[in-house]
Parts: sequence; C-alpha cells; structure tokens
Amino acid sequence: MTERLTLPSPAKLNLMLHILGRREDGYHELQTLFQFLDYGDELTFAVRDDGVIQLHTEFEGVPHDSNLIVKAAKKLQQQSGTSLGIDIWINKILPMGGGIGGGSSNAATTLLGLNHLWQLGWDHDRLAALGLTLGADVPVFVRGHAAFAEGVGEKLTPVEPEEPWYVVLVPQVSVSTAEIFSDPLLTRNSSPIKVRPVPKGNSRNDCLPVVARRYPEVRNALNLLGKFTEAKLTGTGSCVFGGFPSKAEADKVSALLTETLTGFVAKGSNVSMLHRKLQSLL
Ligand SMILES: C[C@@](CO)(OP(=O)(O)O)[C@H](O)COP(=O)(O)OP(=O)(O)OC[C@H]1O[C@@H](n2ccc(N)nc2=O)[C@H](O)[C@@H]1O
Ligand SMILES: Nc1ncnc2c1ncn2[C@@H]1O[C@H](COP(=O)(O)OP(=O)(O)O)[C@@H](O)[C@H]1O
Repeated sequence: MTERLTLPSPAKLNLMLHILGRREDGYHELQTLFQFLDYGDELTFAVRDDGVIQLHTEFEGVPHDSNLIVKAAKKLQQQSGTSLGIDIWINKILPMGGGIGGGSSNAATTLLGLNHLWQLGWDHDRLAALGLTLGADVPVFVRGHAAFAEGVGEKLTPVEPEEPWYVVLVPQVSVSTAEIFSDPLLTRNSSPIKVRPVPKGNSRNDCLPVVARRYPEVRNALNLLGKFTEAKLTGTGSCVFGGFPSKAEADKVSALLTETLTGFVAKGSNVSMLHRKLQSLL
C-alpha cells in the first residue's frame, strides 16, 4: 500500500484586529495579531502517480473543486509541473465560517504536505505567495509562527504573545466576511500602530460592534464568557474566545458555558503544531 502521511491543520485566533482603511479594490487594510491553537483538523495524504487530485471526504455545501484543499493542490501541481497526484482525507472538526481559519489552514497544510510528499523543495516564501492567491490568511499558516499582520494579512512580522489556555465558544451561526466588511457602520479609520512590539491595550477587534449588532447568538456568547474574562471576537466571527492562565480554569469555565453553548478548550501556541510535526519528520 502507498505510504500515508497525516498532518495537523490548526485553528488561529485574531488576538486583535484594527481596520485602517479601504483600498481601491474594495479590500480593507488591516493590522491584526495571529496566534495558533493546538486544536484543529487532520489531513491524510497518499501520493498517486496518475496525476489525479482527489479529496475523499465530502463537505456539506462545498463542492469538490471549490474546496480550498483541492484548489491548493491543483495550483501547486500546475505551478510545479509535477506529474504526481494525491488522495486526501480530512477529519474536519473546525467549524466553517467561524473566524478560526479552518479553510485557510487546510490549504496551508495541503501546500506544505504536498511540497514534502512531491519533493518539490519550495521554500516558505514561494508557498506563502501561492497561498495568498487562495486567501489572505493562508500565508501565516504556511509560515507557522504567531505574527503581527498588515496589508490584507500578507505582511507578517513574527511575534511572541503569551500562550494562555483559551475557551472558544462557537455560536451556531456562520458570519459572512464580505457582509461584515461591507457594513456601512464598520469603523475603518483606526490609526496605524507603529510601535513594535504592539503595546498592550490594543486588543480591540473593529469588527466586533457590527457582528454583535447583527448576530444575537454572538452577542450572547460575548456576554456569557465576559462574566469570567475579557471576551473577544476572532476575525469576523462567529467564534468568541477568552484566555485563562491554566487548563483547569479554562476547563471549569468551559464546563459551565457548554451546558448551553458549543465550545472547546485549547492552548494558544506561537509555533503551529503543523510545523512541529513537519520538523519531527526531518
Ligand atoms: C478578516 C479575516 C481576519 O483573519 O477574517 P476571517 O475570515 O478569519 O474571519 C481575514 O483576513 C479574511 O480573509 P479571507 O478569508 O481571505 O477573506 P475572504 O473570505 O476571501 O473575504 C471575503 C470578502 O471580505 C472582504 N474583505 C476581506 C478581507 C479584507 N482584508 N478586506 C475585505 O474587504 C472582501 O469583500 C472579500 O471579498
Ligand atoms: N477545506 C475547507 N474548510 C473550510 N471551509 C472551506 C474549505 N474549503 C472551502 N471552504 C469555504 O470557505 C468558507 C470559510 O471557511 P473557514 O476558513 O473555515 O472560515 P473563516 O475564514 O471564517 O475562518 C467556508 O464557509 C466554506 O464555504
């Protein structure tokens, strides 16, 4: 049987997110802080020599060829000129459209996994540039280190924020990123932070007021978690999170809140678990 490789595909949080302005192409200039979670999906790969790219796991609402996993594999195959193909399976546990970057992470795991299995020898710069054509959050997952991001998320500076335990609540609504960025009430004029490292007290997410206003489920999650710690929104939501100094404390709060809401506990991590696994293969 062909050798199989299983790799993690972690979630991310936006620890802060400021919107500085809108570009001529409609995209928004951001400043955001990305940190990974030791929590995510798992992708399994097996090389095939007939050039076919086949994702074997079905996604509700996402056709095969629209899946970011398949798109990433096809782009890498085309641009590298390899004659090899791939069979892919995924154990999907990350909620879709929750602002924790599951789709982008899956794309990055695919790029790094195939670079390894197809023995392409591409460096992270080249893989991140290809990744950016799939989504603004793909490059940070390719590079695998917590980062302060600027532009639309592609200019990355590695950072070392604290690594607390998080309670992440998953309101059962999917928030459309496009809808939030086109809301007339969105604040788009935050002043750029020029000091490095980013001074404490800049943990605001400019999307929060608009998302909380439109989605009562998100408002409710923020209120409930806010009774225990500072409750924040990741990306454009819907997920809400708060940090705790120990797993025991995070577990205690999670147990109380997940009686009525969906959620999980995970450790913040400045080095992606994907990169830790890849390192162990060398
Ligand atoms: C804002 C973040 C923060 O991590 O949100 P989440 O998706 O994680 O919640 C991301 O950068 C999201 O990046 P990405 O995932 O590539 O965005 P897409 O879904 O492609 O964006 C959908 C739409 O949102 C708008 N959009 C997105 C990103 C951006 N910097 N400015 C924008 O104006 C555009 O109208 C775009 O067509
Ligand atoms: N492999 C994938 N995993 C998750 N979502 C995917 C994937 N491929 C395509 N998508 C599409 O991308 C959208 C955004 O997904 P995701 O990255 O999980 O959310 P977010 O950007 O809010 O963190 C999904 O609603 C889905 O339609």
